[in-house]
Amino acid sequence: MTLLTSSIIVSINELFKFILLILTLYTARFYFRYFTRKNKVPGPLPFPFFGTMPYSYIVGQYRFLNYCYEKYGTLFEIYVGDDLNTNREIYICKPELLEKIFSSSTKSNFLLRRPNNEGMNEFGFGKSGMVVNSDLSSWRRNRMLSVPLLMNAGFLKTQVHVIQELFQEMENYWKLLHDKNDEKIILDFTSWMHRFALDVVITSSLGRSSYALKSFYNTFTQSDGTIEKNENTSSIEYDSSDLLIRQVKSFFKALLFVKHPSWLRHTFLIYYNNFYLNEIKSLNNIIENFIKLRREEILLEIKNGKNVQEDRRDIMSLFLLKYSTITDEVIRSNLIEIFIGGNETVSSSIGFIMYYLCKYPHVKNQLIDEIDVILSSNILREITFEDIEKFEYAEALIKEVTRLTPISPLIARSNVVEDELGEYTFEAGTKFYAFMIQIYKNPEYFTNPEEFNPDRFLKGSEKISRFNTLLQFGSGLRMCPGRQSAMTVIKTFLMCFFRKYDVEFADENQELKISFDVSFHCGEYKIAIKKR
Ligand code: HEM
Repeated sequence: MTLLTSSIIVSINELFKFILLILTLYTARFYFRYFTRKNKVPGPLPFPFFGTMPYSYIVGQYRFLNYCYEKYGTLFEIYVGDDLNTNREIYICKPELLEKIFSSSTKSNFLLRRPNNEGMNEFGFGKSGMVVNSDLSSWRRNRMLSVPLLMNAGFLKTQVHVIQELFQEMENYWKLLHDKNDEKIILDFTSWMHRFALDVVITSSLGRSSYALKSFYNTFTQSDGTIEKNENTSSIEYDSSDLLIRQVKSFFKALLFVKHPSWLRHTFLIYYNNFYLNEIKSLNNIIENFIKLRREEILLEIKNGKNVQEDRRDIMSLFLLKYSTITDEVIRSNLIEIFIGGNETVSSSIGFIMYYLCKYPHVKNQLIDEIDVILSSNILREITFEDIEKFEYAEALIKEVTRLTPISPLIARSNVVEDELGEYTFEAGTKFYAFMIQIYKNPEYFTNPEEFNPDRFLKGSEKISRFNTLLQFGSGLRMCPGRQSAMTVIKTFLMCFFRKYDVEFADENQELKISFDVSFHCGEYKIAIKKR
């Protein structure tokens, strides 16, 4: 061995020892800080650098959280990295402890959903729209602009009408895809619902179709002409619709992506970082162009003496008509969040509901009976908003399905200044999660919680008296602004469907497939429908 090689080996050895020493010191310092931290909330032991993330990677995030609840009880902590302040997450599974974080006081310290981070600013989320807006003054202004429009009776009535039209369109495609002599039509239900919800949300917010149903139908068409393409749409409209659909999905994914630290996004994840940035830029431009065009159209209509207040009931037009001085950028940021808020949430909700109805035919029959009573003499007449308001069993059904398979099993909050919760004091910027599904499954709050029983939510039934035991749409000042719209969409869909059709699983052993990121998503399953 030459002198040079042996000295290289010695230096590698030295370097290795040095790295080991640094790692040992770092680890010792990390555990010293961990064991001497001020508020020792119970939770699994974190690792240096990775916090408790390795456990989630091994067993899956949702299973890991359930395990923590079983082991550490109704208040526990985990770490999504090794910074003991910014990477700490507190999980709460006790309604009493939620009162403070869901307070409706404008002076509450818990008005943030997530503390601000570099990613949110880089993607332009941190100070716009509502969902992750951490600038409280612009969030407040956006809520004050959006909530009156989303709760507006005229808008909700228009939605009832829009859903009936879209349902009819979807029904026509179903018929075209099946032989007239088929007694039963087999459908890939969740895929259809995804497209349906997208058409609903784009039509209701932009006043124009996204052709999501139509382009989905066209994927089934055959070159031999046995199933004909629906050609009533130009290819330019199709292309822009496909682009819009893709970009809305990318926007939703980017909201989750920004939680990655800046160094990771700009190195290993640089491809995704740039892809999402471009998608968002392009989506922003498309929506701002729509707004400009609509502004011009409305001005022209007013000039021609048209009653625009009556004719235009989509959210974009309502923004332009009601608030003439706000900028296109503000309208755009709110509109995009309405697509995001109302798309996957609604399609998965309907997916879960239909699953339970196929599984529990006596509940389905009770729902059908209520529809028959409400529509009484003419089952096929136009459904009105007043019909939807009377649909009480559907309301109980939606709540019970939410209790067992909530779209939002976790609801997030963060504090702007240091504050106390239970016996602990938490630094500003701590992340809290109401782990709602554990409350929903707890016999202390719901009798026989494992039982599927919508009747528990009917007036005069079981007392669900405690505060914060069912938070389908969240609570407090950040509560979902689209809740009335969502209930109107789901109830109108159920009425449109069950006044005409009966349903069962295509495969009687069908399991419910659920995936989880921050929400629960309904997996694919097939149903068989036939005329009632
Ligand atoms: C079944 C359907 C839906 C469910 C289960 C749902 C659920 C939720 C939940 C749990 C939150 C968090 C509330 C909180 O932190 O307290 C939320 C927020 C939000 N939702 Fe929904 N939602 C649905 C439909 C919609 C629709 C249709 C829209 C729009 C039209 C919408 C727009 C939003 C927005 C913008 C926020 C953020 C509000 C803020 O931070 O101030 N959601 N939703």
